[in-house]
Amino acid sequence: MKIFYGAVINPTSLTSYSSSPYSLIAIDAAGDIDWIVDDVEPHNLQETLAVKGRIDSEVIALKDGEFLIPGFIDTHTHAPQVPNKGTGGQYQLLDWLKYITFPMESRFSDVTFAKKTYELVVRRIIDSGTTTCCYYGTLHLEATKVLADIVHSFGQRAFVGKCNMNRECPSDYIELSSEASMADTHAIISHITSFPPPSIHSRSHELHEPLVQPILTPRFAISCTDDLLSSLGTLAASHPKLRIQTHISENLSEIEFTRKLFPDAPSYAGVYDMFGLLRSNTILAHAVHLGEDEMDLIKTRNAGISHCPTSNFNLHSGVAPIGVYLDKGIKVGLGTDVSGGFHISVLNAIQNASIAAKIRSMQAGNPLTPRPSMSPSFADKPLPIPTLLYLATAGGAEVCGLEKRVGSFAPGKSFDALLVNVRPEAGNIGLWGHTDSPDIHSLEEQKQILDTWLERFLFCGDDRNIQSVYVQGRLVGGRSFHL
Ligand SMILES: Nc1nc2[nH]cnc2c(=O)[nH]1
Ligand SMILES: [Zn+2]
Repeated sequence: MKIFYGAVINPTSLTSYSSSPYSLIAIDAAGDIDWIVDDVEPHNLQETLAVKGRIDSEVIALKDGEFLIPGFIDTHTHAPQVPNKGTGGQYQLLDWLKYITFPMESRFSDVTFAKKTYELVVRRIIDSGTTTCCYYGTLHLEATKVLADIVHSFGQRAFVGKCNMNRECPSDYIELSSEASMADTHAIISHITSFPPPSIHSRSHELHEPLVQPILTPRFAISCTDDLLSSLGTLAASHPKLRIQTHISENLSEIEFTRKLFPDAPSYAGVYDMFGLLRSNTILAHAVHLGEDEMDLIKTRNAGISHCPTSNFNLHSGVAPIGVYLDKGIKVGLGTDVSGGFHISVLNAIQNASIAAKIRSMQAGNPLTPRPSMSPSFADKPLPIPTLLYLATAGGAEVCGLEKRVGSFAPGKSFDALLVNVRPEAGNIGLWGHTDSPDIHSLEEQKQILDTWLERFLFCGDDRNIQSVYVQGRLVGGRSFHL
């Protein structure tokens, strides 16, 4: 049993989080949260431990300026595009794929290059605080096996997909037939599902899924023939728990081309629906330019949207109406979408999600006033801090179908967490902010200081502030991992 004692911030809904400067969180041997008690002031600590029968347990006491939050969930990124990040911003999507992205991805036919690259990529992503990640690989079976092996050995929670792409791609970076694409899809699923299960099971065993799982990855409708999409739909139907990830309505030229390639489909979302690929565990990246009918279809199918604001700015795609989706009750998480996005950290996605919402608010002519709590509407309004935190954690968990396991702290859920450090010695000055002795603050005042630390961390924090990264109770990254 591992017990943390200190400040904890926990998303509770799209509009709220709970915070306590003095929480006790107990983690069992399987890495699940056993119990939580909030607001245990120091003079009550021993008594509370005694009530829990843990008087002799070792307690990991957080310092002032350290706090726990649930780990970040990146619902959409491309591991093989990380070497390209920060380049190519002069193009829009279709040219960017042709001139920047496909040439880099084709290099992953070289398994040695893939291994060297993916080790660096996955390490950086974990150390940036991403405890769950939805990875696109390339179309290569062997390189994608290597990616999954590395993620598994580093202890991250992830979905790893081999791209399906058998048309509208360069001749040296394309799958030669729908059959070949499906054969490699079956092979990557077998490879990933044969990873050994965790050795220790807890009482929530029936909820435990393997940390690393396969995910169907039709790159986007343009790059898949009807035949291939149809075969993927058949495969999906026989594996209801298998997640599906793809891109949707990112760019106007892309949408126009998609409509031309699928004249019988009622819409872009309708293409995926036609082939049985739009369901409650489908992750749709971007969704910048959806029609009202598509939003309703996505809501009806209970599919989730990965909001990738950095990429949407960088590739000149547009500003997604995330507030409208939230008002409709569509599940939304955040995605970095490297290298359409130029930053691997979910913190950067949070920052740009905030800016994107403010742009929509300004364009709609809305004033910057706090939202009345009785009428929670998000459309074309700035996203409050609790909402941004929720999208990066619990919202991402919903999009991935992992809401019973991760995204917030609760007994029975996995301890996937970040220990954030805003103390001056973290080296990112300006986050700490208060100079008074903490002893003179009331509980309420300390909660307000925590609010400030969280906001500063979300907007100005970086790897220097990510002290420890835990997945399923295990230390897997962060600064303390490398000491
Ligand atoms: N942003 C982005 N959109 C895509 N659509 C199809 N492939 C891609 C990709 O690699 N990145
Ligand atoms: Zn993408």
